[in-house]
Amino acid sequence: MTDIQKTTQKPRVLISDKMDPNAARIFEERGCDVDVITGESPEELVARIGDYHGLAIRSSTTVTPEILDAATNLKVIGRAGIGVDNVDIPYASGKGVVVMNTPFGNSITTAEHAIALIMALARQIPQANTRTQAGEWPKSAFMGVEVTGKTLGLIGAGNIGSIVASRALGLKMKVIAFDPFLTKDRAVEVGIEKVTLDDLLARADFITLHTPLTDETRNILSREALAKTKPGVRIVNCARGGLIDEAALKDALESGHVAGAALDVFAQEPAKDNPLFGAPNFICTPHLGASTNEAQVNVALQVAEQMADYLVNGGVTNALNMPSLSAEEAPKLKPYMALAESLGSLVGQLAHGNLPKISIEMEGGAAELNAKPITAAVLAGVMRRYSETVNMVNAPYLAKERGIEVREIRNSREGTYHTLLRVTVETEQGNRSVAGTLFGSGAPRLVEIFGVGIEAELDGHMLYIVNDDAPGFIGRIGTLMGENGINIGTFNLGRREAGGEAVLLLSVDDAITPEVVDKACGLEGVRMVKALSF
Ligand SMILES: NC(=O)c1ccc[n+]([C@@H]2O[C@H](COP(=O)([O-])OP(=O)(O)OC[C@H]3O[C@@H](n4cnc5c(N)ncnc54)[C@H](O)[C@@H]3O)[C@@H](O)[C@H]2O)c1
Ligand SMILES: O=C(O)[C@H](O)COP(=O)(O)O
Repeated sequence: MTDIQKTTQKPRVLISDKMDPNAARIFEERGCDVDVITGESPEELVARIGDYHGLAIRSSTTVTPEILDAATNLKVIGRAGIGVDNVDIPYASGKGVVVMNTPFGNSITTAEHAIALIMALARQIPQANTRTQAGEWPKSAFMGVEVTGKTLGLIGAGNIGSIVASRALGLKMKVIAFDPFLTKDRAVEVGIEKVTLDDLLARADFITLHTPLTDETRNILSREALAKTKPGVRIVNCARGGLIDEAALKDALESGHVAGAALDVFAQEPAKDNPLFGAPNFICTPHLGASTNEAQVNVALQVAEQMADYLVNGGVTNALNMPSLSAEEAPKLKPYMALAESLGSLVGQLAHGNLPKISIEMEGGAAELNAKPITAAVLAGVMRRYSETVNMVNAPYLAKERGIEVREIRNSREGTYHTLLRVTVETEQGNRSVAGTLFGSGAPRLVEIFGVGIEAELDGHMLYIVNDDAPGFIGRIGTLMGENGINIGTFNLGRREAGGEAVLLLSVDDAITPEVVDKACGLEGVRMVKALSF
């Protein structure tokens, strides 16, 4: 039960972005008071938000820590759409605010926009339209290309990428995809060839991007990557601004190396003065990917139903920062799910390449519980690095769709610990396993990492080091952290055997930079280093 359910006050919802009127109708029908107030400045929203329990948005409202600090009654933010990069989710979680999205409601529409832009580029339709209506009749100025038989390179083959692939195959294109998370089986199912990024850049006649914006995908089409593309390539981005180096794209259009580019999204939005404006064969739309009647009705209905369900009944669907739970199960399962998600996230951050098999062992007390939320939490942890929209609700579905085999193993006999979760992933290098338990207070603890016993909390920013077990190492790493102004919170050690392989897990106050990771790699006796975040 939410706090609101216990009171007689109706939940109040603010819709702060332009949204299909069905959203307001559903809120009212489900017992919420709703205000639609769009186009306000951040300061106006800060002044207003304290009155509301729910905030329904699209991409125009940016939910900052300032807004969340002022949102003293806020319980839920609902994004009528997919991307949640305009919401500070960690900060919202810290404030206990659930963030929900509608992960599939506008996928078809956005995929269709990508196909429309591919066709518009191939035949220079916007340019021809402008000059024809200006009275020029420029028939000899435009010579297009066919898409039939051409190679389409997808960067990101999740929901939208897969729909683009199916449409492109219908247009008789050959489709290749770079997506580290795409399994070979899923690629065969979709009818596409899984390739490396370099292979895609070298072979694609058209490139279209469909990844979230993450540290790994930011500038994925960098100046260097653009230089590796096939001369005459045409590029479409309906995913997120920031995936392409816009200045480098402009140069490539001006040199003619890139024959055309179509962007729906920009590094800075609203894009009113972008360097690409006016570049040769450049066309764009103002973030219209999701703008069809059908998609807007879908996402408006879905977000209002999800938010009202939470505000009125306490039901949780498509939350990005909270497990999906009934009110009765919640108190017992919550600490297990926190442990499960941390273990999944740890193994997901440490294991390389595809993870075709994941097994989750529940031992002792854990074996008596409903395994579904625990498994879902593990999967959400493992897959969060690949997609911003993964949550406990959609993680099992996404794992299935991508052909990942998930096994649950229960063993009610207690081992060393009264309760234990172990997560094992199959990688190209062999099986990798991590395990954790709950201490008496319900506090999650890591107790084993890749066969080495250790005891650590998984929280915030951490550094994982595998090193030779030899005197002097702890001093060297302590000095390195000190020299770089990094404050160590906890220091956790484990080793396979005396003088053999040792493991060190440090928790630190701030994110560790790649430079510090490089320096740690250079220390005597170090075998591997990885910065982690939870
Ligand atoms: N223009 C618009 O109006 C509009 C509308 C809807 C969605 N979007 C955006 O489209 C994007 C894709 O949405 P989706 O629903 O298909 O998401 P999704 O999570 O289903 O798919 C994303 C895919 O990207 C892959 N990926 C992650 N990191 C990668 C990397 N480093 N290299 C290559 N691939 C990587 C993932 O494995 C996943 O398959 C999101 O950024 C979303 O915000 C834009
Ligand atoms: O991530 C999304 O769903 C799209 O970017 C749509 O954004 P919009 O709702 O602002 O059109």
